[in-house]
Amino acid sequence: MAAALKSTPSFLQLKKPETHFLVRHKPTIVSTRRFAPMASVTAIRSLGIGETFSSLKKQGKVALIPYITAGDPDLKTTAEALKVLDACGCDIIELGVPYSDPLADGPVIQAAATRSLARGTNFEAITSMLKEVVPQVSCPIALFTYYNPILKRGIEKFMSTVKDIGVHGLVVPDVPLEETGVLRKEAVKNKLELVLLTTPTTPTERMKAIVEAADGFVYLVSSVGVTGARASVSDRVQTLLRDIKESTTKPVAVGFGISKPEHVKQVAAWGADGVIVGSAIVKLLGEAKSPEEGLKELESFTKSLKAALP
Ligand SMILES: O=P(O)(O)OC[C@@H](O)[C@@H](O)c1c[nH]c2ccccc12
Repeated sequence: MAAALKSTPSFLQLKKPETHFLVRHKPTIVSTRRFAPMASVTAIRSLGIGETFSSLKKQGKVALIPYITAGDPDLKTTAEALKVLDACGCDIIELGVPYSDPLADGPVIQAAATRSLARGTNFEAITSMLKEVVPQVSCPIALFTYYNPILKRGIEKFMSTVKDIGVHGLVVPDVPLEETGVLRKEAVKNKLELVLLTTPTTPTERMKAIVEAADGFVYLVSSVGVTGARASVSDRVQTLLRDIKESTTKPVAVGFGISKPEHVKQVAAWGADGVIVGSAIVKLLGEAKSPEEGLKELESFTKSLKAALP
């Protein structure tokens, strides 16, 4: 895992559009989010990932970033889950493309990917779901995929498809820095923000190269090993955050093992700009008695995490 996450590509910061406030009435929470102006008054494009962090920073807030696996338990529920997460005030959503060899994932997310693939979820079905849902979601979505599905489709084609569905960013955990030149070129061309990951075992010089190249935010993996809820978050994260923030003003979000409101609170107190929660959410969605049950649990769990954040 650490080896797979050693590297990162380099990206230019995206330009900042003018923004205004719009209050969107939502089923559970009325939220005020910043939207970039659009030519058509009907479509609302959310802010990008880096822009979202800048807006939150001005408000003294920390981003809540959930991860869910597309198609688990099914794509219809994924579509609803994206809207629930948005309505509960999540700031950025990581949407995982299920993959047969998720080397960096623990048992919960591996099982989610297996269930989703067994149902026949594929990239085309995910993109058509997103075409419907993205205009109804006010926070930016970062597509989470391993490198292989990108190569299978062709980097240029993959990037333009992802841009066309209105996704703002990309997280590719297993592409080594040395091999990201063309990814970075295509991402910038398609105004996609490529998030890069650094780990507790990444050498300082390499961490600096990662941070330099990161776009959207820097993903700090909190602990070695694979994804999965942990009883506590290592206090080493505090030093890792300090070291990274000494080399950049870019936002840093922390993931791996974070699964309770107290974890979220602690990581925010250590200075993280964002907190990422995956397995705990994937588990309650994928293992619920019914999709409706799962969505209800998702709503209350997400609200408890949001309440723990400044
Ligand atoms: O599941 P956790 O422990 O809460 O960690 C977030 C993680 O799920 C998400 O960011 C992610 C899913 N798959 C990954 C693979 C590598 C790095 C990160 C990820």
